[in-house]
Amino acid sequence: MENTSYIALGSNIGDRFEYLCKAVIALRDHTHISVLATSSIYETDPVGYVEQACFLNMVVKIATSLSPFALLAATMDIEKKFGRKREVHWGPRTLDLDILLYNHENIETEQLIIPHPRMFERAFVLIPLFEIDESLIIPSVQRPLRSYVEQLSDKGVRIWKSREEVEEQLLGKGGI
Ligand SMILES: Nc1ncnc2c1ncn2[C@@H]1O[C@H](COP(=O)(O)OP(=O)(O)OP(=O)(O)O)[C@@H](O)[C@H]1O
Ligand SMILES: Nc1nc2c(c(=O)[nH]1)N=C(CO)CN2
Repeated sequence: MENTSYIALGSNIGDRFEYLCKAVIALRDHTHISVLATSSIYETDPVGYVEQACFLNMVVKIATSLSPFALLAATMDIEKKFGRKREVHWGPRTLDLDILLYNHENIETEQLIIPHPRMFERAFVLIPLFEIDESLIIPSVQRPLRSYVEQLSDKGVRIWKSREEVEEQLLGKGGI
């Protein structure tokens, strides 16, 4: 599992916590993925299309032997498996998985863009990412993640479940 990647997860329909748990467990149980760390779970005000319920958001750090495109296929399978519906652009969803970073690669294809092009303006992504890795350098611009986070407002991003509880429940660190 020679590659490192960060994946952002979000849900704002139904049992949001259960969707996130199922997705992290599916990543954890994938033969070619191991989950190295999780952030806290945050409850976040909707961004973009605002006439929708609050999201639960989190970020996970993984090691993987999958290529970026195979990883995208795996994340899309997980979204599909848990009944994701996409009706409104940036609208409500049971489960959304976005690949934020993959090693230091810059990828720009129709199917896949890495770093994820909208991550830099999204506090609901950058705050949990920073929690996992405070010294991360964004490869495309060689700029520290810290400098993006310092410019952000954390308004609308509230801790909903602590990192310790999440790791205990989902990675079995002292838990199940
Ligand atoms: N880094 C990436 N991670 C996940 N999907 C990506 C990425 N780059 C491009 N895509 C493409 O985006 C499509 C998914 O778009 P989707 O409808 O989920 O967007 P969204 O979640 O509504 O909005 P956003 O991408 O702003 O979070 C996928 O089909 C995939 O091919
Ligand atoms: N708070 C929040 N807002 C969003 C989110 C999300 O995950 N959290 N996802 C979106 C499209 O991917 C659009 N808006």
